[in-house]
Amino acid sequence: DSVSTSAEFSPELRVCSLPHDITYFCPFTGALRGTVMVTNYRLFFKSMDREPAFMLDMPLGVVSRVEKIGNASTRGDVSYGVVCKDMRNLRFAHKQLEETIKKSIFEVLMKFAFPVSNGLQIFAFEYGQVFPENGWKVYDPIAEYKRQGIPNESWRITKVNDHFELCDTYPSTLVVPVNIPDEELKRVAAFRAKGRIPVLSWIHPESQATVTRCSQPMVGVNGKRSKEDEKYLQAIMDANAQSHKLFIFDARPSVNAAANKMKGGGYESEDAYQNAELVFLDIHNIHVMRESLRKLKDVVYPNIEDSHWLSNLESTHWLEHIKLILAGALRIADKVESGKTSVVVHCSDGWDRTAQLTSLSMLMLDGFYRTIRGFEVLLEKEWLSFGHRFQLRIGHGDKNHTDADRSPVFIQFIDCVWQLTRQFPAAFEFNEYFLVTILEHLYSCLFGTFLCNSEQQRLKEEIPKRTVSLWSYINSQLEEFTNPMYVNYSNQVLFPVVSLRHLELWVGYYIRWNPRMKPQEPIHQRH
Ligand SMILES: CCCC(=O)OC[C@@H](COP(=O)(O)O[C@@H]1[C@H](O)[C@H](OP(=O)(O)O)[C@@H](O)[C@H](O)[C@H]1O)OC(=O)CCC
Repeated sequence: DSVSTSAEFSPELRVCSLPHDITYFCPFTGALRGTVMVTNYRLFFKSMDREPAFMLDMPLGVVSRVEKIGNASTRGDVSYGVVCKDMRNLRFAHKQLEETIKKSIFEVLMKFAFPVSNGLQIFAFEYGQVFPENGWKVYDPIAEYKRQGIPNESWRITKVNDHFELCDTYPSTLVVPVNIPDEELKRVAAFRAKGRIPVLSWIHPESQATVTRCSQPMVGVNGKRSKEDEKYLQAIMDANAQSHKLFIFDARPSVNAAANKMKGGGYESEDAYQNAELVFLDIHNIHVMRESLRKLKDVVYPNIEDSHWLSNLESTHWLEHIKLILAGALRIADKVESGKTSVVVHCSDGWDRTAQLTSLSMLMLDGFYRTIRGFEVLLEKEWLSFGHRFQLRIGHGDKNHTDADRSPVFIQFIDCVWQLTRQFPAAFEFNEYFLVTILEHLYSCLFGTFLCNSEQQRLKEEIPKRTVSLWSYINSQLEEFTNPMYVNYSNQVLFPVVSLRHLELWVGYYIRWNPRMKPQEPIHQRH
């Protein structure tokens, strides 16, 4: 089900095809002899002595690291472990061939799986397939704010970041309270980490309550204050005639929020922000999440030990983190919808947990984002334009798999979306295959959508001009990604049940490589 990069469109170059027989140790069907072909985009294995032939077609972008296992002495076999970013580990071996062939597989894999580390182009810059629609046109910030009824008497679109002078990790188009002039925005930016000031993500069409997002205030150990920042939050509250309260949702555990004071960060003190109520949502940082997914991988791949399944799953804490993120987003959605109260969402930097919370609460609040195109707009806006650092968190084409800035924050968000689709099967226009395809191409480096760390960087590297958008491919065959049960209740607000008992491990993603496990059979119902 990989995207066919038919030759006439993309110069997918065959860089190494080994007619000699290679053994692929499939963890489920055992050792398979076959042939391997490596191109500058993918690794392709086809078994020789089985009908139907077993095939493996894997984008090299998925490779996290390649390691040699064993050495020439053991019966002349040399085998490799290909550890992948998407929960797979592949094992290959081949007979002791003349030195050149042996070296060539390993070297070719290392070279084309990590183009950035080898001074080569990421494959997205070579892929030129033309689709009926240009996916780079799916998201236009002005059109999206217009759809939300912005600008209006309380909110304006400022040009202060047109050339990324205010904040180079933010989009150029920002929505701010109408009565705060640009000069004052600069003073607020001096008080927010990395200049990421509170700006509008979403406004309620009836109550005008808003979801705004930002980074942590630079309070520090001495309890610094900023009258401009305090006035700014007051202006956000005043923009909502319905309520004289403002809720600040700090995604972090209060311990971490306090620890950040040592690095000049921290959180809003209630005596400085009198009309605001501060709530901590206890979501852990990128390092805890990276470790949690690593443990989950150990538990699900290659074998699932039935007898200790539930305790093993529990020990990863993965579903506990999913629950905390969904519970946080639910509190935000409920405060805006039921409480008609405006909320400010932040964490430390405001590009990982904040993006998860704003986008999940917007999915609950606004049915537009539950359509295929609306979801594409949501990712382009709350994740890509607001500077979630995809290049750093995924490490596209980079061999440094131990980089502590790598973390599965976006995978976690898509998992939360999957949980919502399970609880509201008719509420989303897209299906599970749509979500799995997004994660497939998060890693594949075939499209330009998830490259770079910010809008400014994407424009500087001319990504929209030099690469194909994932949405070009998706929108060229929408029926494959459409949920047949979808009913367009776009004005419905979703209030999910977020207790752990109602959450499920996303078997269709984390265990999709285990043919014995049929995705529709939820793991916890196994007998
Ligand atoms: C001890 C000296 C003080 C100190 O190092 O503060 C640094 C903090 C790091 O802050 P944390 O919030 O724990 O961790 C940060 C968040 O995960 C942030 O994402 P987000 O956008 O979701 O905020 C990432 O971008 C940062 O790279 C990461 O460092 O570390 C902690 O607070 C851990 C303490 C248990």
